[in-house]
Amino acid sequence: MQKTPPSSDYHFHYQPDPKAIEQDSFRQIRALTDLSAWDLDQQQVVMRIVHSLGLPEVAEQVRFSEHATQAGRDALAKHAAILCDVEMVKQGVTKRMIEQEPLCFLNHPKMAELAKQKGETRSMAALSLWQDHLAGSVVLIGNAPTALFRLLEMIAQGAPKPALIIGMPVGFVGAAESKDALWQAHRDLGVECITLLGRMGGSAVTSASCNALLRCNIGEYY
Ligand SMILES: C/C1=C2N=C(/C=C3N=C(/C(C)=C4\N[C@@](C)([C@@H]5N=C1[C@](C)(CCC(=O)O)[C@H]5CC(=O)O)[C@@](C)(CC(=O)O)[C@@H]4CCC(=O)O)[C@@](C)(CC(=O)O)[C@@H]\3CCC(=O)O)C(C)(C)[C@@H]/2CCC(=O)O
Repeated sequence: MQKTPPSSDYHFHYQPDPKAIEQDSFRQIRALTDLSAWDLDQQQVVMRIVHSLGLPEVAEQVRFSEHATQAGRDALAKHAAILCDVEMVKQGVTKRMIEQEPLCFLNHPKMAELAKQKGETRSMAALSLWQDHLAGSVVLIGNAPTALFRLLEMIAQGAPKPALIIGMPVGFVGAAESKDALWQAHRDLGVECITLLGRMGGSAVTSASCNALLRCNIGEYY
């Protein structure tokens, strides 16, 4: 029979102060990450990505189009629509720094049926409701490669351009390919983007990248 340990064994020394935790995190990230290739705002985004993944080496995989951070900051300052592929990304955007709820149509009542009829993922079907919101928006795609591919197809077919696409889907099927396509499209289609090449990505890094730009806008730099 397993013996219950005395409660005195369960007394740990850890940092309970949220500000101190964050400051120590960013001190360690600066010490462990080569940020020399990036300007001040880009560094904030890269550090938030490293922070969310706990992986300094990931910095090498980050790509910014030439005016990405400024375009994102300007759009966010004007309270542009924030369009998200999945609810997890939407939930990750820091609400105290935005004035209107980000948009995600994945759970729209018609979406499951529409996706079934078309034989496609709900994530990509949801983009049928993005058209009216796209112009000047900030797009966050952190999970679904099919949503990123569909977005690029829509823009190539003449849909309005977002101010910035933060495209960081994660996984093994289509994730790396969709981000390569985004990186190519920033030149071909003239879109501003931030991406993380390869398989890594996810909802948390994507919303964290947006949060980094929101923080730059209110002067919160690490
Ligand atoms: C292929 C998909 C992958 N999903 C991954 C990882 C995670 N997904 C989570 C959850 C809860 C959701 N994923 C969906 C978006 C769902 N995932 C897919 C799809 C099948 C297709 C997307 C695509 O290829 O473009 C997609 C379903 C769809 O029809 O679009 C989700 C909608 C599924 C659902 O609940 O119906 C749902 C999104 C919920 C939301 O709105 O937030 C995970 C939390 C999985 C889990 O529960 O363990 C996780 C989160 C990762 C993250 O950081 O975002 C992968 C790995 C990206 C995978 C890609 C392909 C692969 O390599 O297997």
